Amino acid sequence: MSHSVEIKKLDLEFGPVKVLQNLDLNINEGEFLVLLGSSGCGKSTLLNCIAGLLEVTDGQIFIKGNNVTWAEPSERGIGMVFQSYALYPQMTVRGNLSFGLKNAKVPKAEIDKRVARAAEILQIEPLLDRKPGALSGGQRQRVAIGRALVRDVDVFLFDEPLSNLDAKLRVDLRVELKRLHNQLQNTMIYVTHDQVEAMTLADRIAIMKGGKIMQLSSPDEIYNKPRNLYVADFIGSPSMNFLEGHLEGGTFKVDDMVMPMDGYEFVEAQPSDRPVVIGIRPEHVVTGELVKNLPLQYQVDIDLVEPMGSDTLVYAKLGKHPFRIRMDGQAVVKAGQTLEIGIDTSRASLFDKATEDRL
Ligand SMILES: Nc1ncnc2c1ncn2[C@@H]1O[C@H](COP(=O)(O)OP(=O)(O)OP(=O)(O)O)[C@@H](O)[C@H]1O
Repeated sequence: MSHSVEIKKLDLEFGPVKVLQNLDLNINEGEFLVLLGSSGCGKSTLLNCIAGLLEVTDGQIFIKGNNVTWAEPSERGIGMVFQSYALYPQMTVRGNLSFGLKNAKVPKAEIDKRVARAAEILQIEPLLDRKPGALSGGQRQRVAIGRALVRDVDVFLFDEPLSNLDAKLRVDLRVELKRLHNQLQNTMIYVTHDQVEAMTLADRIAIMKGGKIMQLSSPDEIYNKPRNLYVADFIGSPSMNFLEGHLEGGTFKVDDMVMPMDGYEFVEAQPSDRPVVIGIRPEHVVTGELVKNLPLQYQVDIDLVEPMGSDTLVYAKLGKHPFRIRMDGQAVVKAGQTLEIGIDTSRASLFDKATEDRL
């Protein structure tokens, strides 16, 4: 598969602060790649380096095989969409969409054609003669996307484009963005700190921490096989339950509890005793009738119940350890009760306690 964007040994320093360190990343042609991480991890900095808005300290950036490390933003074949829309308030939507093309001396007939096509794709045709002040946030962001669309670029860069929108609009526009990508098949690089956006939009997610990529995988792989404790804790809401214990003779032991690890690849292949952390997602805890299908059952004491409609979150104690369980929305459980649970350990994750890497 050919690479659309290649980043090689990228360093970026702001004075003494190393924000990106020796970062390598290849983005495939037509891929939707999401850069995900908490505030300050360097994801916007990386996007700005690709866009040419920041000068890199060392390393190289290639777009479509061309070394663009020192190229102007306008020469890189990229279109960028920001959280803040960045529209010209005194111009109409049509004016905003055509401005860059006029500057680039594109013939008027061609501009009209591209504006009409972008407006049709984004369903903003009725808004073309309005000014941004007379648009909702979602409509403004569609115009901002349209401005990248008309430029007919190879790569779209998005920096938290949905963050200024209210919750419902965010979901609507997220679905539209996915549809847009399916239709256009352009390479898209998308920065967010929202794991739901990352999981739903991405072909692959790069999870960043401290200027480094902790894991670069499909959403499915990141969710089911997080490479280390950081990724495991970062993805999932509420996050995984972690219990520190020991792997002994193919079972996980914590306090006086034993969990057989049959079906867990690493344990079956090379069981070796060592201190470990087990991670169990709240949605992988088994309750109700199905508990009987598992070899061992455990009792938890329920502290608090959060009914969410579609499901119910139960905050409990397993022995002395806090333990979260996601149950059916119709589950009838109350604080103060005990609950019998089972744990399907083949779906759990084991991490080496010292290295924090997945086993
Ligand atoms: N112009 C600058 N000068 C000095 N340090 C900077 C500058 N811009 C960013 N930084 C620092 O670089 C680090 C990464 O910033 P960056 O904006 O890339 O993070 P981010 O992951 O996008 O976070 P956020 O979601 O908060 O924007 C931060 O520690 C930030 O303080």
